[in-house]
Amino acid sequence: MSAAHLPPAPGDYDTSHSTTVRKYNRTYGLVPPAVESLDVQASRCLKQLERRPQSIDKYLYLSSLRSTNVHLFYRLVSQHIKDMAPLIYTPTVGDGCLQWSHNYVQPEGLYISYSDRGHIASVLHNWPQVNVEITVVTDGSRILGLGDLGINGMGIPVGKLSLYVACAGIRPEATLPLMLDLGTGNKSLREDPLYMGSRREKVSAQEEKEFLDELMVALTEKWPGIVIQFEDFKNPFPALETYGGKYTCFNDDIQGTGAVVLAGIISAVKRTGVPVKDQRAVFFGAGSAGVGVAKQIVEYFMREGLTEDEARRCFWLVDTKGLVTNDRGDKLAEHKIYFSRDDNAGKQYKTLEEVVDHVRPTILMGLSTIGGAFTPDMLTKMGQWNEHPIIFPLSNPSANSECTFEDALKHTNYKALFASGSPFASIEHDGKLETPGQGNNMYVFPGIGLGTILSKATTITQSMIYASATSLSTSLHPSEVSQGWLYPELARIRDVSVIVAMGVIKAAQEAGVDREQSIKSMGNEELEKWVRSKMYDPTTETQRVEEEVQGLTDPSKWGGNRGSHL
Ligand SMILES: NC(=O)C1=CN([C@@H]2O[C@H](COP(=O)(O)OP(=O)(O)OC[C@H]3O[C@@H](n4cnc5c(N)ncnc54)[C@H](O)[C@@H]3O)[C@@H](O)[C@H]2O)C=CC1
Ligand SMILES: CC(=O)C(=O)O
Ligand SMILES: [Mg+2]
Repeated sequence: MSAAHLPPAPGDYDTSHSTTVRKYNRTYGLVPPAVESLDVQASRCLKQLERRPQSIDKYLYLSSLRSTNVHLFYRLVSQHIKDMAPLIYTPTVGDGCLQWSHNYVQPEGLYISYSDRGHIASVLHNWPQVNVEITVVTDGSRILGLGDLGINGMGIPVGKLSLYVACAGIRPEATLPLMLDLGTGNKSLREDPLYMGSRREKVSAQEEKEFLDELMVALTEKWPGIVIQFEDFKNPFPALETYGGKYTCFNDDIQGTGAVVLAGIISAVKRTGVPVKDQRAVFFGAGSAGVGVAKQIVEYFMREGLTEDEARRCFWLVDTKGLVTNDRGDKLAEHKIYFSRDDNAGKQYKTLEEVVDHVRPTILMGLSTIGGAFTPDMLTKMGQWNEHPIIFPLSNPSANSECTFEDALKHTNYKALFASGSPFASIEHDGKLETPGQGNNMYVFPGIGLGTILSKATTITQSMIYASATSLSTSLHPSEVSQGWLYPELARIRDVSVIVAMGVIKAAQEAGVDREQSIKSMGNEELEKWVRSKMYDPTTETQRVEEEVQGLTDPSKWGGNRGSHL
């Protein structure tokens, strides 16, 4: 609801509002007269979606709904999350980004260009919302597995923040999608007449660092306590290193992905019955996500009794040049050195096939961006070597998945423990429905953000990230565990986010980085109730606004200023 002196906000045009609220908001007469139930509103939206066969058209319809009728959008998304997540997030958001400048109709976030350096604070001042609690920021330089999309990557902060609202109850107006227009290495975009970003080459790493230094100060001065999520940067390690212990920030691709995959791995490893010391993990892709995931699992293996060196040696990372080894002859990027092998006896393994044959892995992890990289032959061998091979093709969007759910099952004689980054449909086999896991950071980042905001944590510690993973792994209902699922039902995501947020809050308290005094001595039950009470719920928003308007007794606000023209 907008303040009395402001023009109506998008949520004010909600057709579920009573005449009284419409008069107060000055939207009376601006929307059709019927006061609609939430069910009627939802059925119209679902019909609109049905009429559009292409996912991208559904995406565009939903984007426009978010901009014009925000609470209805979130009611629809949170009540139909299984159907809506693939439309507002991966895989469809991939197309949304690829076509961003071509489809552009309305502002949905904030763009700050390299030419704004020195004045970033004044650009932030243009953001129309007063209280921002969380931002997702990208420079568009590695959007999903689609490469450098420049400012077209804005779909990712918008999509991720929509999930923060729908899945963890952050208020929509407290979110800031932020695109850093730092140029693009994508020549075809620079030459596209409809491209809406700066037509310059990507700035240098040093220029980017200086720009980020200014941005971090400006963001935290304007909104003290703001949670900053770094997303889809091509090389995000330096920023995490520089700002991690200093600001309330985290990197979703390194840490969020690490946590979500760890949660699935904890369950999967238990299912295999193979002790962690005998697990052998081949990672196809040694970038931010690959290394982030491997490091989280190292910590788990250590907690299960291995030394750090023993744990580290359970991993074989493969990049474009093959197995990452000490004597490969190229200068290894800093983040790969920790996992670089020294036991290859001078032999270099150039392809994933060679590495798989050499290692005979128990775990095959895909964070490479290369669709179909897990061949039928590799999958068949995984099935022959393991009673329950763990196969996680995690690259997004769907076309980049290293294999399909169907292939993983078919070639392993239906023994694979499977999770993918983008969703796959369930498959019927032998009269039984086989359901794939979705190992996507969407299971943890909403809860990490919520827990951080509510605990008023000054930084996001590794222990908070680890707690998000263990909390997620314990969130499965017994019926989900008995069906062999690695992740909980997506329809329960709001409840799951509460569990994750509580784990994050407790870890923040243990680390001593929390500042919310009122919850320090709360037990589990009380804390859960408190967390839920703080969450935005689009299904009760109409009622909340109704009560707020009815409760207004100040005649100058009601009869005089806002409603008198009626
Ligand atoms: N499921 C999830 O929640 C998440 C999935 N991802 C996905 O993981 C993928 C990688 O993301 P990042 O690690 O951030 O990217 P990145 O660019 O940092 O790393 C990509 C890695 O793949 C390797 N690679 C690329 N092409 C290859 C080839 N032809 N052969 C062998 N290796 C190759 C690169 O050498 C690099 O090590 C993306 O598709 C992204 O969508 C990322 C974050 C979360
Ligand atoms: C899911 C995600 O963060 C990615 O694919 O980059
Ligand atoms: Mg990402």
